[in-house]
Amino acid sequence: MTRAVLSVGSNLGDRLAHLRAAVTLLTPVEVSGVYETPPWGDAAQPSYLNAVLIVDDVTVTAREWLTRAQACEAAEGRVRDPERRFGPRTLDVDVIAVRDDRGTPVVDDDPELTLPHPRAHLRAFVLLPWHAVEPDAELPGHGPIAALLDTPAVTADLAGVTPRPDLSLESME
Ligand SMILES: Nc1ncnc2c1ncn2[C@@H]1O[C@H](COP(=O)(O)OP(=O)(O)OP(=O)(O)O)[C@@H](O)[C@H]1O
Ligand SMILES: Nc1nc2c(c(=O)[nH]1)N=C(CO)CN2
Repeated sequence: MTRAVLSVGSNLGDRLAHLRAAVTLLTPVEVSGVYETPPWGDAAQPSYLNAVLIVDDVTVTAREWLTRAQACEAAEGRVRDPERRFGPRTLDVDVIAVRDDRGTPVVDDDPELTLPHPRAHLRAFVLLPWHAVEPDAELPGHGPIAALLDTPAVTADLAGVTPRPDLSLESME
């Protein structure tokens, strides 16, 4: 496997520090800007900071990207609340899409790692940052992300997704 699109989000504690920790641990080849986003799926929680990371490593399988994503969440003290599926968290790292070394999308309905991510096509907080770094990208099975940004479920949320140019995940060393 080579290239994966990862979504990072945080709405507890020092949100920017949690996202920066993910960048340090995952060493992405591309990093989007940071966006302030309203909570999706469970409204009674603080707003999130979200971004998208592109990671690229020929030695890493899709499953290993998930393991690395979950290691980042654990390192930042994420605690899962079984009562709140989409509840608040210090750090969320989701594997959105993976392509193998020939550019073929990985498609899998395994509940442990479903690819592409089953809710990515509905999430403005994923699609807008992704579009900023890869405007021609496609979400396997759903088509160009530019077109997904025009679908009713996503456009309804776009107005609330605000760029935060005052916050950056790049050039931290
Ligand atoms: N593409 C994926 N990326 C991340 N986790 C996934 C993926 N597909 C399946 N999972 C599984 O989903 C489980 C729950 O993950 P998590 O608690 O991070 O979900 P969530 O972030 O609350 O919600 P969502 O999956 O809608 O973003 C994980 O244990 C993981 O094995
Ligand atoms: N705005 C926003 N909302 C969410 C997020 C997130 O990263 N950003 N993550 C969730 C669980 O995956 C649930 N809801």
